Amino acid sequence: MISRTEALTELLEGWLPQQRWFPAKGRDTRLVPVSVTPCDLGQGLHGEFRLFRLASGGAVEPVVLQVPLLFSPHTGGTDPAGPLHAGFIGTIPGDMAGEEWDVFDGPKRREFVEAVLSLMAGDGILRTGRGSGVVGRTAAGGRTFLETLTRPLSLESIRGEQSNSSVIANPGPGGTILKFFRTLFPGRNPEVELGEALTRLGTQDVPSTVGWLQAEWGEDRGTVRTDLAVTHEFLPGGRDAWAAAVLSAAEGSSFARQAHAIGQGTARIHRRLAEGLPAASAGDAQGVLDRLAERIRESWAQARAVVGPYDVQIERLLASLTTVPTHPQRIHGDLHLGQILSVDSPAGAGDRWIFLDFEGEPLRPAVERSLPDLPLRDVVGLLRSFDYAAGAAHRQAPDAVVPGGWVADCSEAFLEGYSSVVPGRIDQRSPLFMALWLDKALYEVRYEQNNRPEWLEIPALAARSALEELSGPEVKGNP
Ligand SMILES: Nc1ncnc2c1ncn2[C@@H]1O[C@H](COP(=O)(O)OP(=O)(O)O)[C@@H](O)[C@H]1O
Ligand SMILES: O=P(O)(O)O[C@H]1O[C@H](CO)[C@@H](O[C@H]2O[C@H](CO)[C@@H](O)[C@H](O)[C@H]2O)[C@H](O)[C@H]1O
Repeated sequence: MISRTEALTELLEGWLPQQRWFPAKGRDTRLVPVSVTPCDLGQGLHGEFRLFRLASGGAVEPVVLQVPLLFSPHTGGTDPAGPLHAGFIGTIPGDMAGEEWDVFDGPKRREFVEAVLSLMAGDGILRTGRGSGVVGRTAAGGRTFLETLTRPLSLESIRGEQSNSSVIANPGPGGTILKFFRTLFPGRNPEVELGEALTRLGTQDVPSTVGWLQAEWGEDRGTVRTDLAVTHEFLPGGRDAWAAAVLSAAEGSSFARQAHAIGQGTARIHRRLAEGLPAASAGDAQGVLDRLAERIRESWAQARAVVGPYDVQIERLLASLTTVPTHPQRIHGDLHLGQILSVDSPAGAGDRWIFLDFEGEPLRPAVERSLPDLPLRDVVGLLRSFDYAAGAAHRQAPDAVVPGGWVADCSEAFLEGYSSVVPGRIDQRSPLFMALWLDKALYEVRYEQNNRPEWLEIPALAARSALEELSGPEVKGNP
């Protein structure tokens, strides 16, 4: 007879590859346990925060997967796909003869979510005695917020393609949205670190961070700590800026007013992050430039076959990147229209634009996502997104005639909005701007190659146009 642990591992090895967020789709991987932190959920239910590494071909990979689980004594007979069984994974034998447990995905179960939020609210600690454990924390004002949540919670899962597992507890005003990070890396998750800082600084451009959960476990090189989950205030009725922009492009209506407000919000966030987090050093600035050049080379090796023979232009652009940029700071890092919602402002004063998901680009190495970078990278991210929205409008509605100046109008309005908060001219012909633009477009080519090949032509076309512009005698403009 196989043990409970063996049965669970076998069950999860079948279930995990079917999950959207599983990072090793299509590869033959095995689970290697990292730590298990149990959690009593009351009413005969048992919770576990399980962390695993993936091994393939004999090698253990650095990334750690979070698999929060709820165990309930097997009752049998009812339909596991029914609403009472949300998140059902399977049934395994217990350690005692005749005992059986139903296993569930923790983020889908009310009792598990309640336990996580209580851990956060009480700055709670769960320890295993083997140097691993889970610790709850609250941000400014978070404890009161969590204590006033109406219980029992009512849960609603987030629909759509997500790279993490988010669940809304009490959808509506006063509710919270809890995100479990699925792939973990040592150190702070930028989403938690930056969200906590922005909340402390009182910015209205992001939902307040309420609390978070950290894990720690022992390794040969010492104790590793990382963030497991974060909860934010839930802002109901959010309208996706990406969907609104694509619709506006397809209808031929102006999106300039919205782009202006998004520019102002972007600039306010940059100003807060510059004020509220440690300043970067001169070494950081050189590092930013080095990493930018390195990334363009790396992406080019993969994107060249799709974009075209522009090696000379790439080398020319890299050679022109000589001026070390001033003032690197923490930024969003993966800013695009899909990360922005508009919600009604409390005083009925029109739209309030909120910026989400400060985790950085999923294809970027985790250590790089927490380094200072250039605010101009976020600016470029949004300018690329207006271009993407026009491309998507053509794709979604082949008869749509997107007005010729639509992208330029959005870009101009966005830059005006940005500079009304952070004064200064952004020179779109400078080598630095062009390098960041190309870096983003090449990143997008790689992203679409991996995820949505049918969208590939949108960034490929943008990269080609930028490289064509570089075919002239020299790259002009100021850095
Ligand atoms: N605080 C919030 N209030 C309302 N909706 C939110 C909030 N945070 C996230 N969402 C919704 O959840 C979606 C996924 O959130 P996101 O942080 O981007 O998750 P992921 O990291 O999994 O991509 C968003 O696109 C948005 O629709
Ligand atoms: O939202 P994520 O952090 O997962 O970002 C990744 O996926 C995005 C696609 O969902 C991708 O964004 C690209 O497509 C968007 C439209 O779907 C568009 O708004 C962006 O401008 C474009 O870059 C993003 O690059 C990637 O990191």
